[in-house]
Amino acid sequence: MIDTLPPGATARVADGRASIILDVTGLTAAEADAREAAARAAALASGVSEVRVARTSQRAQKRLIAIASGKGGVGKSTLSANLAVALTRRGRRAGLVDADIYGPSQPRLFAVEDQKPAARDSRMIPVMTPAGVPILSMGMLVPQDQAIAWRGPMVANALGQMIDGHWDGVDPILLDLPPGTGDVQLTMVQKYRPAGAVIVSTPQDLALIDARRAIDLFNKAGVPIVGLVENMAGYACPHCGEVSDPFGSGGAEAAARELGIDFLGRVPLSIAVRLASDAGTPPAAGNGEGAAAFDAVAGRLDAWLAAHGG
Ligand SMILES: Nc1ncnc2c1ncn2[C@@H]1O[C@H](COP(=O)(O)OP(=O)(O)OP(=O)(O)O)[C@@H](O)[C@H]1O
Repeated sequence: MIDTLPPGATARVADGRASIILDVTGLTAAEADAREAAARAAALASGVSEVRVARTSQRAQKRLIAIASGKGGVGKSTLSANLAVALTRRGRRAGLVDADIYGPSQPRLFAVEDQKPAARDSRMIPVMTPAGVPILSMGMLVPQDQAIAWRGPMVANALGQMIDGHWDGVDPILLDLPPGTGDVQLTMVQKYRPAGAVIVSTPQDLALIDARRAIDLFNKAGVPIVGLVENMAGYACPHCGEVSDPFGSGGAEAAARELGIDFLGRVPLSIAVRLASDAGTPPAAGNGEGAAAFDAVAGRLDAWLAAHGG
């Protein structure tokens, strides 16, 4: 019995020998080496005389990037949609799965509310949006007012169907998770093992405490954190464009530093962003307000993806 194995490792001990299987999905070479070293050390500390480690990676299949927040209403769906658009503009074939059972808003954000996915070989074909991002959403599978009453197994089943859809050549698939850090989120994360997670927060201290919970959830599941995005960070005046900071600035950046995770950027609170989102035209698809901020965050995510498998 080995007590302190790192995340992603499972071990079998027989005749004083430990055989460890190590899942290195989404890790850099250095991170995978560090995990292997930790697994070896844990095995040796338990008293075995020999350790064998075999690495596995599910990366060949699909690369999911979870977009998560500790609480609702911080702009997780808005960020997911605009990151997918900005990554597409940068030349990646990004897609999006909307797993937000409490408020599946992606069909509205992408102006495809009246569309239902077709199926081929009993698998769903993602709906192509005018912004060029293929999406599947809980909102396409069930009337919005019913989704919240779904039981856990129904949610897991629907999510599995969306992730198993025809995503041929799409990479990465952003996963817009339901807000919060409860069992639903933990089950989704454990079952579908995203390659990385982006945490969204607003500048208020309270929201950052929630963001810490979201970070804990991914740490527990052994999913690497890509970094923290601060949304509604400062108010962009619709008249002069000047950004003021009613909640102060730099809080999220300092919190990220303290937590040892990267800071991916700030997106200001802007009426233009809300109006464009409500109209189903993601601001990242244009050149107006908000586009540059979303693109800057997408650039950092793009670099992370490049460093973690291309
Ligand atoms: N940077 C921003 N500037 C202005 N409005 C924004 C910004 N980000 C999000 N919003 C608006 O805030 C509201 C909540 O955003 P959104 O639905 O993306 O949040 P969420 O975290 O996904 O919420 P939920 O808890 O419903 O999942 C929406 O009306 C959205 O248009």
